Amino acid sequence: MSFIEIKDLVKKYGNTTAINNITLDIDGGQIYGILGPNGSGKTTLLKIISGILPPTSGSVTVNGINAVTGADSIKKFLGYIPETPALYESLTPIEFFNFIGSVFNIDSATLKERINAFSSALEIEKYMNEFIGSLSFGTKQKVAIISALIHDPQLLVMDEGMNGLDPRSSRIIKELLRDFASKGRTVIFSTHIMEIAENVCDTISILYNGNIAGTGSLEKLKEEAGSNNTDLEEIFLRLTGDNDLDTLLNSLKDL
Ligand SMILES: Nc1ncnc2c1ncn2[C@@H]1O[C@H](COP(=O)(O)OP(=O)(O)OP(=O)(O)O)[C@@H](O)[C@H]1O
Repeated sequence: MSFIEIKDLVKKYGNTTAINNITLDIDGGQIYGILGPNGSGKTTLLKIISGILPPTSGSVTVNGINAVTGADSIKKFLGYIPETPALYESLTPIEFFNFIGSVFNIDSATLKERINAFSSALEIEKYMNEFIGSLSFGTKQKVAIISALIHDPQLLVMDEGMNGLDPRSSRIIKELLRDFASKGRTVIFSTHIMEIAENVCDTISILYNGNIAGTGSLEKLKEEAGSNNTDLEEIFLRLTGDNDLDTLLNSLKDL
């Protein structure tokens, strides 16, 4: 049994098909990237895996638990970071972390230990008593990541969580994710930026128009695309069969 099993998954919003019959197994203990251009269905897929959004048809299980009927159970071992994290701007990071700790009933000694460890690893100790609303984008993103890790989840789902970070912040977060996965935990994150997927993920699924165009390690995708080039962008274009380079590249690049 894979950690996450997705079977015949379809999600429609009215006449729009966001997920078009996806079947996918995701093993635990790795960093898994969902790569695709805007509107390809990444957020929808991550929300369904997280039990936030019900599918139109098909099923998802996480650690054997159905994502619709067992959403409450999944929530206990899930850390979810939405595309635009909702942070209390008028709280300080330490107040926000304590609030999350109380929601998850974490005892105060453990909570303190985790807050100290994460804030030190992500280098935000000096901002712990500043209002969240006054912090930079990258620091807010680090606060969101810590708040999702504080209850020691087995699964971390990050929707575009690495976009827009400066190189130092993204390196630090990459190391944190690597450490998290090395303990047998699973990270799934979405991005439309090739370099991020290429640098961070053990496995990549390419999502395109609600379909999986390819899944595997970069090496496997390269083989499937019949490409000698390690450039994920070229592999993407070959697997999706999209020849409209200008349009596609524009949608993939961080504008
Ligand atoms: N609540 C909604 N109501 C109607 N259509 C929606 C809704 N949410 C998403 N869609 C549509 O479903 C498709 C997939 O959207 P989704 O947000 O999952 O893609 P995405 O890959 O995460 O995009 P982005 O990179 O822009 O965040 C798009 O066509 C989008 O317009």
